[in-house]
Amino acid sequence: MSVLTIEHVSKTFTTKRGRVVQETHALADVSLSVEEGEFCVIIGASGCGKSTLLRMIDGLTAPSSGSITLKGRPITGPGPDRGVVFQHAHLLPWRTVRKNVEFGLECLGVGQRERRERAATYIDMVGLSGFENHYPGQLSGGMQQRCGLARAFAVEPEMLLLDEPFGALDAQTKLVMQVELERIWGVRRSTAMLITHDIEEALFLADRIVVMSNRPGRVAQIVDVPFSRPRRDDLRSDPEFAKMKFQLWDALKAGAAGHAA
Ligand SMILES: Nc1ncnc2c1ncn2[C@@H]1O[C@H](COP(=O)(O)OP(=O)(O)OP(=O)(O)O)[C@@H](O)[C@H]1O
Repeated sequence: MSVLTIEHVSKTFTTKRGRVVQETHALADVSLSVEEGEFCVIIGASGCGKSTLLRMIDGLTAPSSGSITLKGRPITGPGPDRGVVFQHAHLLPWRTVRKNVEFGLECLGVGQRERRERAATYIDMVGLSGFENHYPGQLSGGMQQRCGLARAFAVEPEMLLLDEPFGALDAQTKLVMQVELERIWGVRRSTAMLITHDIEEALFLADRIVVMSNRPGRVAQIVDVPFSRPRRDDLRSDPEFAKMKFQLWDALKAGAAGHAA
């Protein structure tokens, strides 16, 4: 069953500087559906409209044309049915890890006892047990992203939206966090959409990869990822993984040249 349905979505931004009006066609005629429990990853060159697409699914900006529905409901704004993790964790610096994870639950009016229990479950799941009373400023970048993941997972949303969640981390921490995300996601298999520039990250995490063309972003190619789960680090040295990496690179280059592969 489709959780997310995107139909013929286009987005044009209009900016005015004095009398000069500039139009940027960010996305053109994007149609895509994401199935229940699927991990869908969007890759594409910088500026092809990946973040714009995710922001529309989050309800922060509206399509210029076309429609986006979540379980049949049109998206009209942000809501607790979507949990979002950004490149920077955006934790509240004056709240502890536990209080940050509880934040979304507080907004939903969940009672204190259940908040505590759920926060403890997800803090444990992301490997932050023992750091409940630390403040964000006392955490490493990777730990902050773990906390951001716990906060998003804790509201148990219908869909997880991940906007380059490891883009600001060093290369080594990024690899660790990809394995961790695959493990954490595997516990509940929430429907997820992640955007990234990183082909290897896409292959490691996705059930399906959507390759976008250059701006205006269109769906250039959709690739099914056959690797079984749970996935381990040594998948990266699998010859099939290497082969698919090159195929995706070719698809990205074709997209960059303006041809749908
Ligand atoms: N609020 C806005 N106003 C005007 N133009 C915008 C706005 N947001 C995005 N754009 C333009 O839309 C295009 C797509 O931007 P978007 O951030 O979605 O790309 P992206 O694929 O996520 O890029 P990156 O990978 O570099 O983050 C860009 O040309 C950008 O300048």
